[in-house]
Amino acid sequence: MPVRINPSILSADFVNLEHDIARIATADLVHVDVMDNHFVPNLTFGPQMVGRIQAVSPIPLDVHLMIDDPDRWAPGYAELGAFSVTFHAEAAADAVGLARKLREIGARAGIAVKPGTPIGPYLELLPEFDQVLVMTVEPGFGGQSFIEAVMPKLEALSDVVKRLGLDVWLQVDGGVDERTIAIAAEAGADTFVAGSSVYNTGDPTENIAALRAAAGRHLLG
Ligand SMILES: O=C(CO)[C@@H](O)[C@H](O)COP(=O)(O)O
Ligand SMILES: [Fe+2]
Repeated sequence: MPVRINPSILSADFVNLEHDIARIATADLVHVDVMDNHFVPNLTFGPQMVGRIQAVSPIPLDVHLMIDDPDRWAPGYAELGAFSVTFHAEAAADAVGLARKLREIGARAGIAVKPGTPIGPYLELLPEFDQVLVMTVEPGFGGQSFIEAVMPKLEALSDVVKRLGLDVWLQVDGGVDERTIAIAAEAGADTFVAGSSVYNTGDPTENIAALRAAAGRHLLG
């Protein structure tokens, strides 16, 4: 099973983004956290910034929208050329309709759930999505601790994906490091977002390789 490592540029230097994106060229995708100060108590990038990031990035963008009213705003990020656009289940009025629109534009459609949001209602909708993002911290900030208590949600998702033979990526985001990535992989995740553990210590290329190896060791064993 492939392992995807998507570093989060929330932990990059915002005035040297192009440089910091070049430092993660061995990653699979660049994870771009869009926050609106309403859905979460933090503010990051909007469409103009994401358009510029798209223009300079050597690897495709995995856009994570932590915003109110994604039904209105998410299609614009797909139109910018983002590889995947993930919106929050808690904020969407019509999650399936929005996912269909994103796919129509040409982006992979993702749905995200906060740690306290049950996954049950979304299991039967899985064929409508290309990826599911299970938050392993409360959305809004990098550098928080991985919440292991959400692993049963990944196990439930992984069971349905396998049973129905779906090609839906299962992503975790928040507190992912060399230790916790193995826990998430064991629970069924295949796509891993990591901010602090890629950018905040040592060399990003080595950190990405170490994360890939730690997840892969589990998946092989
Ligand atoms: O969506 C978010 C935070 O809300 C993430 O993508 C963070 O950027 C992950 O950062 P670390 O927990 O890996 O430092
Ligand atoms: Fe994120």
